[in-house]
Amino acid sequence: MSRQRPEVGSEQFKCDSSQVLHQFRPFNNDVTGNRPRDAADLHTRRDRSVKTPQRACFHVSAQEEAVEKFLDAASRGDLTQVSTLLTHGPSLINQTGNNGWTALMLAARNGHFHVVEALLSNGCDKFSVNGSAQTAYDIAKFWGHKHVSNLLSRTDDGCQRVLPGCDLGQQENYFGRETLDRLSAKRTDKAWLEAKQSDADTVYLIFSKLSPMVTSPQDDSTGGENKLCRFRFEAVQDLLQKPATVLVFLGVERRKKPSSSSPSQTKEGVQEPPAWFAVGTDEDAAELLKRCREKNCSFPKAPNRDLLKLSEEEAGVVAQARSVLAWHSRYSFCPTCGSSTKLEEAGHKRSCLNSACRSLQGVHNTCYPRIDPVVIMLVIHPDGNQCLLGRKKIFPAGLFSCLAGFVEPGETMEAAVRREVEEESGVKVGPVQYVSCQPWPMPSNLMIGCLAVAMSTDITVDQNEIEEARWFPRQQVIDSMFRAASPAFTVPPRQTIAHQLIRHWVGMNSNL
Ligand SMILES: NC(=O)C1=CN([C@@H]2O[C@H](COP(=O)(O)OP(=O)(O)OC[C@H]3O[C@@H](n4cnc5c(N)ncnc54)[C@H](OP(=O)(O)O)[C@@H]3O)[C@@H](O)[C@H]2O)C=CC1
Ligand SMILES: [Mg+2]
Ligand SMILES: [Mg+2]
Ligand SMILES: [Mg+2]
Ligand SMILES: [Zn+2]
Repeated sequence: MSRQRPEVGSEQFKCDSSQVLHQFRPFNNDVTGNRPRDAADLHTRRDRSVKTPQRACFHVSAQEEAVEKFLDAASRGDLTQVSTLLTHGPSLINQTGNNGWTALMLAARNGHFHVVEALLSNGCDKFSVNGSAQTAYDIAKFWGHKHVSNLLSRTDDGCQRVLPGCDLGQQENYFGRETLDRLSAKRTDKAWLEAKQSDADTVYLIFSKLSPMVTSPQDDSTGGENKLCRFRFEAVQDLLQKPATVLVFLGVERRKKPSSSSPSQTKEGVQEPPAWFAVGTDEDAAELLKRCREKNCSFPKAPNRDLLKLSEEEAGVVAQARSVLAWHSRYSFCPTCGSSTKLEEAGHKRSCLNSACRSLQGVHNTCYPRIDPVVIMLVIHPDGNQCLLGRKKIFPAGLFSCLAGFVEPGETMEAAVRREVEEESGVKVGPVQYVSCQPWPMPSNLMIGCLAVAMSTDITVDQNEIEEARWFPRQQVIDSMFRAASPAFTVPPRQTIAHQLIRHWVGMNSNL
């Protein structure tokens, strides 16, 4: 039978692309919450392994066909075919099926250790997420393929030896990616900074009222990403001359190997990656937008919602830039004596101009950007099968989240968890375990994510802070997170550490 290959976009192609690849959603389709207990169970699980479906008809592009073959080979654990296809088409490595499943995820789902190993050694992105916001690591862990999840969580063999069980995949949260190398030593190198400012490769981000200029997808209903508008020196040169402008050096791009396109050269001829700066300005926002050639530019007004639409890479940059700019906007004068201050260290320090000021003696901590530590905790019921979630009045209807609160002076992280939970819900907490943390640039929190075990279960909410708090059964949490069409309550979005803590607990229990 000869195969027709219609152009992408034709009706025949649309028919294929919507039917060819299944929605592989282990959480959505067949969460059991139970671990197999014996060999028979294991066998059943193997039989239930995810397979790529048969294609409904043959009208596919060559690229679509190659992707389908590749994903199918990975899900079956066919190492030979995976390797052969990669040799002929290295760009297949991070290709996805309909619900965002990569070959790595499919291999991880079915416990194919050697395929996972081969994909990793070919440089696949192990942090990419599918349509249910799961990484390959999450999937392997959920399905109990421990050898695969260990492999995926490994930074390198050395790390595993030094810190057994260290879990890199579990530690990264939105806003937490270190996209740039901060090069803090260069903040005092005036000659280097000046040269970088006018360099043709240097990237400038413009912020107005702490909001970065972004381009949004034409159709917001698609849930597409916002992208930071990037400017060159010529486009911001006039802004940099204005006294009210704040310029912050963010770092240089991290590069595995130097790119051949427009590399910067030092005097010694060594290539240097592009530097990034944030520009905070009080110029009129409408005028600023005229500088951008791209369509749909704006300065989003609701940070809690709009800053969550960036890519992981750009969110990491914004976390740093927004917090530093927020500090400049609120600490214009010396907090010790009220005198004027001068910007130093490429925007990372403000020193008092009064030479007799106490802030210049001893510890200079008032001169640096502030960061507020906040504990955020998922409190687990003593029965291990329910968790405590609460809602503030300002939350959207139906949303319940982890309890959280600012750490106070002279307080340990554990004590802050116990105090805040008791203040807000009346529940007493015993053991506390750190999970991961998240920079939260609204304006400058460091969210310290913990699990905690309750020692009492009666709830009395502090109406000033919390409207309602409840114990939620584990199955109801799973349904709300992954399955139900009309869930009993809404969990916070995946970009919040609250969501990640809840997911961490659900994943932990599924392997008990
Ligand atoms: N990323 C995530 O998943 C989540 C992030 N968060 C963030 O965590 C933060 C704290 O949570 P929240 O429950 O409000 O905290 P708290 O429970 O501590 O309650 C907030 C109260 O603390 C006061 N406060 C403000 N700043 C400080 C400070 N530096 N030290 C001590 N008290 C302070 C506030 O007073 P005043 O009214 O005077 O400001 C407010 O009354 C919020 O900014 C929130 O955005 C919260 C939940 C989820
Ligand atoms: Mg509180
Ligand atoms: Mg609170
Ligand atoms: Mg508090
Ligand atoms: Zn001072």
